[in-house]
Amino acid sequence: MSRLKDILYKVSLEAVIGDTNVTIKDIHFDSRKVELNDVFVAIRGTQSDGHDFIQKAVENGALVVICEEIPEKTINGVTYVRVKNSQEALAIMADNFYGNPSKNLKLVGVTGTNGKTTVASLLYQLFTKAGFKVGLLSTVQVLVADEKFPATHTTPDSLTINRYLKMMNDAGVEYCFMEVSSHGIAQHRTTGLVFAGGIFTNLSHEHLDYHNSFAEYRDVKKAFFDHLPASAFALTNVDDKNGRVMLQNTKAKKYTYALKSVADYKAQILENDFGGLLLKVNDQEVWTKLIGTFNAYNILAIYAASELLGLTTIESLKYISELTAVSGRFQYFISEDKITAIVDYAHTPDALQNVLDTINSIRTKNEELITVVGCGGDRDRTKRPKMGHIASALSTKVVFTSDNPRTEDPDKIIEEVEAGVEPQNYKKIMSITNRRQAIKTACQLAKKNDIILIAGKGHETYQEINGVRKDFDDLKIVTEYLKELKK
Ligand SMILES: CC(=O)N[C@H]1[C@@H](OP(=O)(O)OP(=O)(O)OC[C@H]2O[C@@H](n3ccc(=O)[nH]c3=O)[C@H](O)[C@@H]2O)O[C@H](CO)[C@@H](O)[C@@H]1O[C@H](C)C(=O)N[C@@H](C)C(=O)N[C@H](CCC(=O)O)C(=O)O
Ligand SMILES: Nc1ncnc2c1ncn2[C@@H]1O[C@H](COP(=O)(O)OP(=O)(O)OP(=O)(O)O)[C@@H](O)[C@H]1O
Ligand SMILES: N[C@H](CCC[C@H](N)C(=O)O)C(=O)O
Ligand SMILES: [Mg+2]
Repeated sequence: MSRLKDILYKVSLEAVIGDTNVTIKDIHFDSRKVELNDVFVAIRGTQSDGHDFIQKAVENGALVVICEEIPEKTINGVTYVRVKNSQEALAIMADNFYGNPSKNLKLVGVTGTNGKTTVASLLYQLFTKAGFKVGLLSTVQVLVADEKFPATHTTPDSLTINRYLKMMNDAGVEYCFMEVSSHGIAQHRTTGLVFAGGIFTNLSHEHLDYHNSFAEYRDVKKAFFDHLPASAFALTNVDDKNGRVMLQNTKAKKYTYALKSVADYKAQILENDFGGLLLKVNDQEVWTKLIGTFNAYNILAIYAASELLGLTTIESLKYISELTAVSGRFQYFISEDKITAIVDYAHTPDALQNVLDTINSIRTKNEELITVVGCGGDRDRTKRPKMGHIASALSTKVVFTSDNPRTEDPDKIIEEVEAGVEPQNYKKIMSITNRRQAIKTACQLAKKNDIILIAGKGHETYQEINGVRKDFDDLKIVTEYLKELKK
């Protein structure tokens, strides 16, 4: 139970009809969840307009309506509050409602196109090993110390974030690492949170269906750094040309990391193979079981962040050497037939290129690299031909297939992927719409010492077709077929 007046603290109010000195039970932005004495926040969304459901919310018992436009017909006894931006108001109210939980722990946000889950999850692992109680909000899962919850989004809505942070406060969590997606920033899901630090991994083509242009996508990411407080650190990868852009207007203390450019944390790769990575960071040698140049960046970010958060070098080095791969991120095994199967969440052109480059830099010429890949439906279409081009140029054979078709025709998606294949690579490709069959075919094609990469779905344990999610697990399926087809 809270007083409306208190949860409206710091929300800029444009107009109020009714009493703000009322006691409310809960806050919702979905009219279907509203119960007696709740607050309903009307949000203009991408599919519908929450303002159309104000009446429904009041019928369900809403005592308060927060909106950008007060309806012509108001109901006596209901308080209507007009704000400029409902999503922003929701985030500030959520923060107040749960007692400003981000202030009671050290919250670090990780943003960028690729590597957010990896960096946030590895920081969770590292600080847990160092003896702290830690929280994690990620694409794969939510962790409140060692209690696990399923993730619905990379960055959940502001009510959900603050609810988890409050649970973390109650569980005595000292550090929380969270992914900050561009949708999350644009929709004010992280507004009002007090961050102790922000990390930028990289920026490349993604979500250009949602953001109108690459510049807009970049500016949304930058807004996260613009809003960090002076007490926080802002740590960015300056080998990415947007790394410095992120730091332009931040009040936070600026730190940089890089493999190629001048930076506060500069690493050199000494060894890079299937055994792991040996790096030299400033004057320290850092060893990790993680594989590939892209993971050198992730490890460097983790090393720098752990130092900025107060761990000693000795502690960081010890725990980094113990970190294990995050589920569905370059997860691999070698079958009895000596075929290497890798499952990886590469679902952007840049990620796919990095993973294929890594495999090609490790494999020898007589081993084949067979890639199984597709693109998700109802998502940025312009990345499809790019991924088709990259997969066919950097693999010896490719089986194009479905990812999560969602509401699109899977064959049409595959055609758009194939459109990026250059004529000289036509002979390397085939298309099998059914992802299970595609994986089976790759297993049939593979010979001793070959490598199979199954890209795009990583940790996901479902395939979404026309709104229905059916069980589907790349790792499980490839494991089964490699056993069944044992030569
Ligand atoms: C495109 C997008 O980001 N949509 C998110 C957004 O929904 P929306 O505002 O567009 O919702 P809408 O359906 O138009 O409805 C508008 C409002 O009317 C309300 N409503 C609707 C019907 C009704 O009967 N009553 C009612 O009150 C809805 O609750 C909503 O408040 O706000 C919702 C609440 O926070 C999110 O769940 C929803 O995520 C959808 C499911 C989604 O697929 N999002 C993806 C694209 C996403 O957010 N991805 C990012 C990045 C992923 C990554 O790269 O890692 C992520 O952070 O996960
Ligand atoms: N630092 C990096 N630079 C480029 N590619 C990376 C990097 N780290 C991971 N990848 C690639 O991107 C894929 C996704 O990694 P990860 O899940 O950590 O990214 P993410 O930013 O959380 O993605 P999402 O936007 O879906 O949440 C990995 O499977 C790997 O192929
Ligand atoms: N967070 C990303 C994940 C994409 C994963 C891929 N498997 C797909 O379904 O397109 C998104 O929602 O766009
Ligand atoms: Mg993620």
